[in-house]
Amino acid sequence: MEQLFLSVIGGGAMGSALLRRWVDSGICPPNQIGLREPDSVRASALQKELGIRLLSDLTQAGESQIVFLAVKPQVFATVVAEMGQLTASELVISIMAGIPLQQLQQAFPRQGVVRTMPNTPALVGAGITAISYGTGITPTQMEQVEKLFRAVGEVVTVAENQMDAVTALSGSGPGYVAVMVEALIDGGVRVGLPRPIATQLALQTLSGTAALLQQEQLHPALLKDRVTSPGGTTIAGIDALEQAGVRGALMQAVQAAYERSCQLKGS
Ligand SMILES: NC(=O)C1=CN([C@@H]2O[C@H](COP(=O)(O)OP(=O)(O)OC[C@H]3O[C@@H](n4cnc5c(N)ncnc54)[C@H](OP(=O)(O)O)[C@@H]3O)[C@@H](O)[C@H]2O)C=CC1
Ligand SMILES: O=C(O)[C@@H]1CCC=N1
Repeated sequence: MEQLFLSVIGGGAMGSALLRRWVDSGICPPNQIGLREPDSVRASALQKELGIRLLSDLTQAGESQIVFLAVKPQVFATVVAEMGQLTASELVISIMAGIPLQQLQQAFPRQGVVRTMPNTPALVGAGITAISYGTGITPTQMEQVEKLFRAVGEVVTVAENQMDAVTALSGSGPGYVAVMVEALIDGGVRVGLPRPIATQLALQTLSGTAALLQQEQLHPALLKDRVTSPGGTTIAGIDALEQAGVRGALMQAVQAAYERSCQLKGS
């Protein structure tokens, strides 16, 4: 068998999202991508949809140029044990929350290791991925890693000691935003809007506000000031948000996720 370019370990929510974008964007021919996914129904569906190859066991992963770890941190040790020595691989890329570069390097002493944190908007090419490189990664390998993640959105390089914070903000962030959107939709329904209209209004308000803040490089406080007419509706709404402690709740969400990411070390 011709050497695979990439072996993806774990075809769950994140692994399958990245695989879809890589195949759709033509970043690599699907027959050069292998997937190891124990759920045979999910694995076959992805094979059929994308034309990738299925790996029958984890030892086959070591024959590909790049091994991509998209399993839960809790099964990392089992996966390493099942994989054995990687015979031909040069690079291991992890998207696992909490698992440090040092632990990756210990598990894969002969490979270059890279710790990354993408997020779920990757599925529509609007993700953001933070990358921390282990020692000895060549410029060509860095280019390969960035190319993979640029295919699913923006890329930033961060020091590894910031990775748990990144995980808590942008990795988990889509979950917080989804909760906020759901609440806004329910709020619209509460004041009489049909749910489909409330959904359209909430989503476009969210993406429009994000686009405005980004394109105009506007400080969020200035945008808030622009929307609040004296004695008007917005300041009445913001007063309710402040009384409910929404700012503190969001900061605490990031803090709690950060602490959880730190706890996952050594999984
Ligand atoms: N979801 C997200 O938004 C993000 C997740 N991540 C990280 O991505 C990783 C995966 O998360 P997510 O996709 O949400 O999780 P999922 O549970 O959806 O996917 C993990 C997949 O790995 C499979 N798996 C379990 N054991 C093995 C094994 N021994 N060999 C191969 N595959 C195996 C699971 O199969 P089965 O279900 O049958 O056990 C499952 O399909 C995590 O480490 C997480 O921290 C990073 C950024 C964002
Ligand atoms: O919830 C989690 O643990 C993963 C990591 C970031 C997003 N999802």
